[in-house]
Amino acid sequence: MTDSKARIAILGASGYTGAELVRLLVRHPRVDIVALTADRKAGQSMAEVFPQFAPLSLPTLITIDEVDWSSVDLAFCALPHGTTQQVIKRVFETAPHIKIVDLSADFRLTDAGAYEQWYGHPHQALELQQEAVYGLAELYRDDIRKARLVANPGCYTTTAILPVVPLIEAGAIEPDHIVIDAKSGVTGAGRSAKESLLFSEVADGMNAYGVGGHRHMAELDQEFSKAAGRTIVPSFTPHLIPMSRGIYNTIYLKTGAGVGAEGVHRVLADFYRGEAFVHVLPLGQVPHSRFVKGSNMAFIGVIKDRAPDRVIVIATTDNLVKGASGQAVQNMNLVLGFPEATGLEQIALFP
Ligand SMILES: NC(=O)C1=CN([C@@H]2O[C@H](COP(=O)(O)OP(=O)(O)OC[C@H]3O[C@@H](n4cnc5c(N)ncnc54)[C@H](OP(=O)(O)O)[C@@H]3O)[C@@H](O)[C@H]2O)C=CC1
Ligand SMILES: CC(=O)N[C@@H](CCC(=O)OP(=O)(O)O)C(=O)O
Repeated sequence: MTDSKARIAILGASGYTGAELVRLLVRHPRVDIVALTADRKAGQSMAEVFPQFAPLSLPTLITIDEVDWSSVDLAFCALPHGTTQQVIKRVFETAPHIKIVDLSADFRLTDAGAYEQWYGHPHQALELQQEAVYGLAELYRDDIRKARLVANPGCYTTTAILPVVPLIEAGAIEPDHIVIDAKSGVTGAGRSAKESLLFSEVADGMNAYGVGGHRHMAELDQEFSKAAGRTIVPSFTPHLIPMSRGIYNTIYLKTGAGVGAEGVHRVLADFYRGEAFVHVLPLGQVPHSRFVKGSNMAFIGVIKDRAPDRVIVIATTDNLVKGASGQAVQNMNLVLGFPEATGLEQIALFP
């Protein structure tokens, strides 16, 4: 990219991750937002949909068909999965020069059969599925730099892959004994009204869902198996809890012989030394979801279990930032050749 600013479109700007992209990008020094799209809310101003943006001058929400692609360098796609693959296929046909960072699940799985199994229909853009690069910068930075289509990982999976993959690769844990007890805030489900997301049903209670079969398992299987060089099938149970933002994964692991919590901590501290967005706490320290709320950070704690061959690793992110839009901006920075942390320096909102 030259000194001129990159021109950015956000597809799905009237949703939660779209709004979070706007929040981050309006203060990014190297980009201009030139197009914002919506579906039901097309025609409205951003201030009508999200009054917090009223002081800013932003483009009006339009439909995807109304976007002038000749004036766009990079598009973020913050649309529902299933819809996204058709939209991106069409965009590339119209405007092959565009780079895309996709926040949906549509291009994360490299195996067409796995996609069909977990999402219930054949993929509509198989060539693009093969081309897409999995957008976890801490693991795939060099590939992301060269990509035209980046598949941003899911929020639960980001918060599980960051702590677990380096441990599998180092041989520090037994990969057949991975148990992920995951909690999500309500914004993880998007802004569309659903009965199960009413205050009266979410506040003052909690529930597990997708038990034994949540679609993010496919992403975990893919990345853990790749790290281990053989098929790995972790246990993963997500829970919806009464907070607005945040993923909180408590992960139970069995360590390799003689490794222990100290060894696990050493592997993670070494792996993430120098990384801007992953912080490994001192051994024994427990993270709080508020340590990351509003920031692009993942915090990881390593805690001894009572048995010497077991360890508890706790990882937390903000689902809308490192779990979605912040990570997407991190990927945009790599794709466009900007310093990776540009526009992502916010510290968490605490308390
Ligand atoms: N929320 C989260 O924490 C995370 C979400 N993701 C993924 O990111 C994507 C966006 O999620 P999120 O922001 O939460 O979702 P929301 O439901 O909040 O927003 C969806 C957006 O897509 C638009 N839209 C819906 N259907 C269509 C359609 N058929 N054609 C064009 N536009 C459409 C909506 O427009 P309108 O408002 O006008 O209807 C809205 O702008 C999803 O794929 C989600 O799975 C990934 C990681 C974390
Ligand atoms: C609380 C809640 O409902 N969360 C969503 C996950 C959100 C997400 O990460 O969706 P992607 O697959 O697009 O990444 C769910 O469990 O389906």
